Amino acid sequence: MAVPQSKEPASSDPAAAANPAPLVLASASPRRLQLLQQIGMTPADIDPADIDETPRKRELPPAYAKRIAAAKADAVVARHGGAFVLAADTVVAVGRRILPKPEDEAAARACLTLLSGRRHRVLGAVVVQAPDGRRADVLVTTAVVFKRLCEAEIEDYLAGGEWRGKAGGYAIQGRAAAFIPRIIGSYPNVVGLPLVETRNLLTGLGYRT
Ligand SMILES: Cc1cn([C@H]2C[C@H](O)[C@@H](COP(=O)(O)OP(=O)(O)OP(=O)(O)O)O2)c(=O)[nH]c1=O
Repeated sequence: MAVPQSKEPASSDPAAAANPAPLVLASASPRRLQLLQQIGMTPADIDPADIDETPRKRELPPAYAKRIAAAKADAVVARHGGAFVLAADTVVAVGRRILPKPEDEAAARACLTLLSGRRHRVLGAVVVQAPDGRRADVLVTTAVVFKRLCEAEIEDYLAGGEWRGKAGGYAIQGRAAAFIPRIIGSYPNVVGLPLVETRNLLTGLGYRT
């Protein structure tokens, strides 16, 4: 899927400026595209990875997040020689437990009931592969505090449908913001991409807009 570009290349190297290596976002998440656009790193192309995201038995959240982000990158790099490929995974974890992206209201209700009145972690794993095959990755953790939710608040939230497609069954960028008195760490990491670290990965590997 081609993405409209809003900026001309701004490299000081004339060769690179004429033909900078493009960025491919290996993600179907509209949030990740918006976050990259927000920092002026709009991808030239979007090519979501379709992989099995089932956690392994006893797999811990950090290892899981890193493994899935790497698998998403692996699935897409072969189709984009000469490009930077960026893949990511967002995991909601309570202790050693990995919360699902709920498939139905019952699963989302179970997530919200577990998150109610406690602190959890959102782990964002990001992988970038450069055109020359070099790879860099990062794992960023944000602590998120949920207020205690009453049954009516949970049912109301479920009826709004914002839980669909979201790790842990909520979206901090939507109505669930009213459930979260504070976070410790990166906000965009919770939404889908830690922006400071993502930009560092890309520029560190030589990506230029
Ligand atoms: C916790 C939380 C997650 N999310 C989203 C970010 C991710 O899109 C999603 C987690 O699932 P991911 O598997 O990380 O991403 P995805 O399935 O949406 O897209 P792809 O695998 O193609 O990259 O949950 C929010 O939008 N807000 C939140 O507050």
